[in-house]
Amino acid sequence: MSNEHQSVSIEAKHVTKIYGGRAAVDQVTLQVNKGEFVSLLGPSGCGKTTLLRMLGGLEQPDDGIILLGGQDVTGVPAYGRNSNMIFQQLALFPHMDVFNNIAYGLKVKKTPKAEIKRQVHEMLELVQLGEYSRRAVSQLSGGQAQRVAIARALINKPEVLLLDEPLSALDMQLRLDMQRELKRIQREFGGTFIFVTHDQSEAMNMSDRIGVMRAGRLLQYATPDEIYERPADSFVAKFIGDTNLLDVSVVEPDSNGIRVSILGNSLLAGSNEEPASFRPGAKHSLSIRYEYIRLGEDAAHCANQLQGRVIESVYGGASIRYVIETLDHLRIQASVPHQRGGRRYSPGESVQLGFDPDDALLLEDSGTGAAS
Ligand SMILES: Nc1ncnc2c1ncn2[C@@H]1O[C@H](COP(=O)(O)OP(=O)(O)OP(=O)(O)O)[C@@H](O)[C@H]1O
Repeated sequence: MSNEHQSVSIEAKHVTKIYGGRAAVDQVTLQVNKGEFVSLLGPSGCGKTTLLRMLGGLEQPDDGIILLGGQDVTGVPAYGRNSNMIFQQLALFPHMDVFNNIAYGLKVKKTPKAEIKRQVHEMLELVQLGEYSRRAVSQLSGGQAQRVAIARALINKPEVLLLDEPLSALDMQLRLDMQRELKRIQREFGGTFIFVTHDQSEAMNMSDRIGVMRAGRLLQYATPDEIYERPADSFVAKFIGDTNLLDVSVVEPDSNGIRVSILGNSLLAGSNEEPASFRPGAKHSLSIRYEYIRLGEDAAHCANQLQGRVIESVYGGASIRYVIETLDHLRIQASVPHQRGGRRYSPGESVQLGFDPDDALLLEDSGTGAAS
């Protein structure tokens, strides 16, 4: 095994899957390191599950290769791979108790009885179900059943655990608890987890890295901070967090950023790329997160300033969200931290808004509709 592969747990290289003449997964390349928690995130139908199933050997790619622990496993079916999958429907064995559900994988491998007992108890401790060993699985709560499924999958010490929306059937509070629990289990177990979700906050809460997918393509694969602060394009910016997207034209690169125009207003933008790479006249999206917009006196020092009128004000406890319409009828949303007794703007009030070039990213416009 080369050094390069020592810390890589699983890797897809240019993996493609075609269904009915259409690429469900389109040339996806990604590497997941040992011990990493990675989420695949994207709208319904974008190819997350198909990619996960190929990583697990439940589907085979039409093109590209998959490496597990540095070995080429392309074409090897699921049962021949050291990975395991958990689905939304847990498929626990209903006629077996908790102990036997967890022990199943070791029994199949003809592990000696005493060793099975030792390992099952280790797993029961890991998922904090020590007391439930002899409980029928039909008498477990949703969260407990999840833990049994996790223990059952981990007992074979898979190189990678693949999870396909395992929490989506749980109600909100239990789902949040299980997010924390799953992270704790992953940390203690020290394994590599790949988790499919269409819930951006779930992906942000849990992941070391997130792969954002759309229409079969992997648009960005990076840490939650990078994805939030440096989204690869307008789709990623809109899909993760709240942002204003303005259709602007490039005027010219400037020593402080890129000069752009919208409805006769001249603004200064920042970007992920070299300012010189933007051609005058090119159309782009300008992404400004709601919380980067400053209002009133706070706007006075910003490089970009616009005059507007408050259309809507929504009280959110720690912050207030405003919808503001500029004199040119641009609609801009701002989320402003709020303290008791602090300044509030009412609908109809005039307000100055501002933002700095570093907080306004010029992005490729990939279209931001709900299409997969
Ligand atoms: N077995 C199959 N046969 C034909 N088409 C399929 C098959 N599996 C998936 N597809 C198609 O491939 C595309 C990607 O589906 P996939 O289930 O991977 O998306 P997803 O992102 O996991 O969506 P969701 O969040 O809704 O589960 C969809 O257009 C889907 O209809």
